[in-house]
Amino acid sequence: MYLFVVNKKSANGGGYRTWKQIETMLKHRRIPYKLIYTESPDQAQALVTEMLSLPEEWRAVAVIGGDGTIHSVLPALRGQTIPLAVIPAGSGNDTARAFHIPFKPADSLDVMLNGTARQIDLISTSGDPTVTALAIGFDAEIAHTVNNRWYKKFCNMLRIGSVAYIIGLLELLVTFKPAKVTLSIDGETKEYDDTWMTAVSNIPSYGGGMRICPQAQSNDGILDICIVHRCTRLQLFRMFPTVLSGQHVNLPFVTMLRGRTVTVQSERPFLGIGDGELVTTTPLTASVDEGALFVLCPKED
Ligand SMILES: Nc1ncnc2c1ncn2[C@@H]1O[C@H](COP(=O)(O)OP(=O)(O)OP(=O)(O)O)[C@@H](O)[C@H]1O
Repeated sequence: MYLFVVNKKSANGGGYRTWKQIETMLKHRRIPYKLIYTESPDQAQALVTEMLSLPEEWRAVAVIGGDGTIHSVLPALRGQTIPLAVIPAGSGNDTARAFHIPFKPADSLDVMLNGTARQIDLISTSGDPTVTALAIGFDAEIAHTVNNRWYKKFCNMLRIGSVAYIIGLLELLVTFKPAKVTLSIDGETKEYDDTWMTAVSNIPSYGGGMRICPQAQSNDGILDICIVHRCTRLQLFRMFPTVLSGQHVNLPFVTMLRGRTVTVQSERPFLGIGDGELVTTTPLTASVDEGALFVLCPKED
């Protein structure tokens, strides 16, 4: 039996349209499934936990939505052998990108049915699991601001979702103030003046393909950290296109670090966003939760 979790709202209604295509295929192929439409992350967590406690042989929990919807089921799947299947229907879809899950519904359904379950790490922040990356500071403020702005819906409607982030970036470039950040990584403490952002990653990309920690691997028991500090607003603006290819790691104001546990403190509170969702504010501690999740991936991977 497969459990489908559908967020109709993801990608401006894209979640619902994807589900309708998947539903037809499931019926045609007589694949047994149960369906839950979820309205909020809390409801999703509670319903999935309840469903998985039923005496049923669950083959996978399939999420139809984006990274935020996946985030909402992680507490229920963490430490379980029931794998996560991803049918991408978000605007960013970095989880699908990391595990080479195709974006076409028929192909991602095929991965759910015939793929291999791979064991991967999660990032744990005060017990809250994240699968992609934790954005702290400037990048987190962009995500949070854009999520609450009218122009996000408008841009999504026109299928130019990334334009909303460019507007958000410009807005925050004017208003955001960098601050001193103290990082403690596996017990070693370092200070960074004028820090704009600290990204703690489990996979290479976040924000819809921004390769913030290009070396990150989800099964190495290590978190990859990218710190952007002591640069001008213009340098920061010019850095963003280079993040798409991961070339920013060579810039003098970008520091890359690795570790299993990182504590982030900042002069003033910075937002911490995991999988695009508001998780916490600084001070925070993020640690690797090794092998905590199984994900269905294409066989050849
Ligand atoms: N299980 C859920 N059911 C309903 N709404 C949810 C659920 N999980 C998260 N949400 C809310 O729906 C919003 C959109 O979901 P999601 O993040 O999956 O799609 P997206 O923003 O289009 O894609 P992406 O995160 O890949 O950019 C989230 O920001 C969150 O507020």
